[in-house]
Amino acid sequence: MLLHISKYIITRHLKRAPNIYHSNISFRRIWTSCQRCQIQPQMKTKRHVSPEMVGVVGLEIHAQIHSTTKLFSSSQVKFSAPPNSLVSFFDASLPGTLPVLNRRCVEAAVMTGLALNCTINKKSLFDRKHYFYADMPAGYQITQQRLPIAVDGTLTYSHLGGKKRNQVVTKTVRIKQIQLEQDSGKSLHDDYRSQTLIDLNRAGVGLMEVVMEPDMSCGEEAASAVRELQLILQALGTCLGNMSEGQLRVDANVSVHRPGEPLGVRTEVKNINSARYLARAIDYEIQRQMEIVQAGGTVLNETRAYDQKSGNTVPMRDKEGLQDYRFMPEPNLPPLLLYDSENVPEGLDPTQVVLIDRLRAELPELPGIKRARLVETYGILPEHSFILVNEDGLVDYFESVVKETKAEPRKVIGWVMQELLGALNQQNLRVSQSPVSPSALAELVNLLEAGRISSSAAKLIFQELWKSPGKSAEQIVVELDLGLVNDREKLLRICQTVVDTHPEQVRAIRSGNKRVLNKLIGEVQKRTKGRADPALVRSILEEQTS
Ligand SMILES: Nc1ncnc2c1ncn2[C@@H]1O[C@H](COP(=O)(O)OP(=O)(O)OP(=O)(O)O)[C@@H](O)[C@H]1O
Ligand SMILES: [Mg+2]
Ligand SMILES: [Mg+2]
Repeated sequence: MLLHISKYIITRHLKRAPNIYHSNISFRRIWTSCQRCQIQPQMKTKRHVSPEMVGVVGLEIHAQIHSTTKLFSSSQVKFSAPPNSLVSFFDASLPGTLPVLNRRCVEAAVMTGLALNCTINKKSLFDRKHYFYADMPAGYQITQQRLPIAVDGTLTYSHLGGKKRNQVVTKTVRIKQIQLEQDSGKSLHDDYRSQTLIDLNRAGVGLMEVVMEPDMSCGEEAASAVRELQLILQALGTCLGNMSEGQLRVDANVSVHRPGEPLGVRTEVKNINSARYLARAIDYEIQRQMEIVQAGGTVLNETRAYDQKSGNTVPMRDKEGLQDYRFMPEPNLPPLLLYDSENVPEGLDPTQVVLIDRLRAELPELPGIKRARLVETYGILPEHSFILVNEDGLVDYFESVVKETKAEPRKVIGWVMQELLGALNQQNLRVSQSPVSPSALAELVNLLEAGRISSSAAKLIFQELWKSPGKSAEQIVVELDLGLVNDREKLLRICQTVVDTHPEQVRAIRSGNKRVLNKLIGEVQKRTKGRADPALVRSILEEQTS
């Protein structure tokens, strides 16, 4: 049932913190200014700070549950639908309406909890958390404060470290809990007319709030943990994880202290919508707090926002004074009970309950397991397995090429990492948009493997395939006459010319400097546009210079 509300509900003079979900920035890889996590991140102006202090970071991540309907109503969930077109009486908090729990949201939270090694609470409770915002018409949010659906988990994540930043460093952050809760609506501020417009389409959409323990110490670690969580959620299908569309929003709690001393006062940087900004906001905040403590000041327990333009965090509102959520049990929802197949109480229809063991059995291959499998099965480097899993569709692409070729997977990975990813990144394309299909690349690798083309010709053919996707590698070899020259007579003649025109090099080779032979091989390749059979050329030149 939809409410016919005017396009927007308008609230005058209601000011909230700036909504910062609207950036289009999505990320593919995470790069931050922080080189080593234990080193203080650099700000634009370098000032002296105490070397012993460290940053402490704990994240709260709101993941929108991928479901066709909302957490407690049957309104549709859709990004960018016309304002207030997906609003039921319950979502608009009309008196007398009651919540009906969406089974899909419960299953998604259980799957996410299992994937994050959590204990699933067989009984969890819903609570009301009160605060006054124009985009939350009930005046409270239904959440799980006392007894959340999942607790005590871990997330293992990795990032590249070491001097050359090519070593995989693996860390673990503890998950305190995962709670089910409602999303709020959206307030859109029109400063010109001094109006706030309310869109309730998002009001009541199911969220999983993943609360992490303060186990991280810098922006890069936090960004890597979020990226890993994003991959896990996407693999599970419990959240689409698109940060620029607000499907994954991160609050970063940051403090500083000297190791061994109690944790410092935290600030909370709210609603960060990209991993890159998250890393920058945290590094900025750590530096800011260190400077305050260093100067003898105290850090205020406040909520801050990240300003993308300046790269700074700015105060939003004072947390201590203003927030009293007046939590109370949600009277309209009974405890949420979950079961394992063997202990469904008699008289209860097993199809009407959520079974934890069933969901556990259905979990897909998670990113960590996938990476280990790729390294084990194909003998590729761990860092390559990270890149494969990070790029959507790249594992499937790689495995399809491997299946269709006789070449070693290690050779295939070279093509995927260098040629394919290089070309995709240059044109900012996704794997699914690659003009070169896995079978086209496999055919090319097979020609190289069979010794029918040289490696430099193969690179040229790849570029041609990229430009004309309809063509096959074979076709390009014929059209551009790129086949390997292994006509002995022809190569004998070319080699002889090269030997005759390079007397000095020939003398060097004859006096024992065998490496100079490579120079002559290069000369032959120049004259054959890189098409000469390298093994044959080498043996002819060896004979001619002996
Ligand atoms: N001293 C600290 N420094 C950094 N992070 C901290 C510190 N103390 C707690 N945290 C982190 O702060 C977060 C607290 O989240 P939690 O949801 O429990 O409370 P909250 O922030 O008060 O509530 P809300 O959900 O309303 O934001 C956790 O992620 C935790 O790891
Ligand atoms: Mg929280
Ligand atoms: Mg918080």
